[in-house]
Amino acid sequence: MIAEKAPKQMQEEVKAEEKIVYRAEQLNLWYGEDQALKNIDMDIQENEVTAIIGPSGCGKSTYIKTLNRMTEMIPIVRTSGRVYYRNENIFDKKYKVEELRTKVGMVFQKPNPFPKSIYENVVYGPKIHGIKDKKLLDEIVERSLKGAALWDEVKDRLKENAFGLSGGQQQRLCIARCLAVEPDVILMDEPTSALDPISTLKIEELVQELKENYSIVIVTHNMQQAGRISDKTAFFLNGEVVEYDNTDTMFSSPQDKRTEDYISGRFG
Ligand SMILES: Nc1ncnc2c1ncn2[C@@H]1O[C@H](COP(=O)(O)OP(=O)(O)OP(=O)(O)O)[C@@H](O)[C@H]1O
Repeated sequence: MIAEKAPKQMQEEVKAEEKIVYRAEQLNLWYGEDQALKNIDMDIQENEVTAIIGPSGCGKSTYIKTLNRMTEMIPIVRTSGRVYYRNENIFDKKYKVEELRTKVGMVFQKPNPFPKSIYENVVYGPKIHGIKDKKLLDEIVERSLKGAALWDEVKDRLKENAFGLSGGQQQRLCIARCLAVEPDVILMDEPTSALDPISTLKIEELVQELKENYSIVIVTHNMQQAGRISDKTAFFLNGEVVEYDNTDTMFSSPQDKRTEDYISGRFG
C-alpha cells in the first residue's frame, strides 16, 4: 500500500518547487566532438546566490550561457537533456527565447557598456521593449542606477559617455542595464575578475543586496569570493558537477576528495 502524503507535506513540497528558478536534468553539451557538460542535474533556488567554481576549462561559462540559451548561437554546439526555467523546458521548440532573455540578465567578465551616454545605456532595454515616456525612462534610470549602487556617483553626469567611467563603475552600469528590464535572474560570468579590490568589494556587496529581489548565478575563480557571497556552491570538474551544497557545508566539510583538493588549493 502506498502511504498517502499528508496535505501539509504536499504543500511544503509545492512551495519548495515554486522556489526553483532553474532545473537542469541530464544536461549534456558538446562543442563538435568535445563534451563540455556531462549529465548535469542541478536546481537553482530563488533569491539565492549560487556560485559556480572549478578549474579553467571545466565548463562553468558554458553552463551559465546554456541557462539563457547563448550557447546555441555557436554552430558546432549540440545539447541534450532538459533545462527548465520556471517549470518550462527552454530547449522546447515552442519556447520563445526572446521571453527568456527579458527574464534573465547577464553580466560578463569585462564590463561591456555601449558607446553611448550613461543614461542611454540604462534605457536601452526598456526602449527596445517599447517604453517611450521620458518621465518613466527617467524613473527607470534612477531606480536602476540606485539598484546598482551607482546613482550617487553618476547622477550629475548622466549625459556623459559611459566609457569615461572607471572599470568598476562600468561593471555596475552593466548591472544597472540589466536591472532596467526588471529581470528575474542575473547570470554573472566572473564579473569581478577585471576589477581592482575596492571595485570587487562593491560588486560583492551589491550582489548580496540584489539577492533580496533576484536570483543570482555567479561564476567565479575566486573561492574566497564564493565563500563570502554565495548561499550555495557547485564545484565543476571536467564538465561534471562533482559537488553541490550549501556554501558553508561545502567549504567546511566537502564530501568529495576532489572538492577538498580544489578548495584547499591542491590543484586548479
Ligand atoms: N566556442 C567554443 N568552441 C569550442 N570549444 C569551446 C568553446 N567554448 C568553450 N569551449 C571548450 O569547452 C570547455 C569548457 O569551457 P568553458 O569556457 O565553459 O570553461 P570555464 O570553466 O568557464 O573556463 P574558464 O574558467 O577558463 O573561463 C573547454 O574545454 C573549452 O575549450
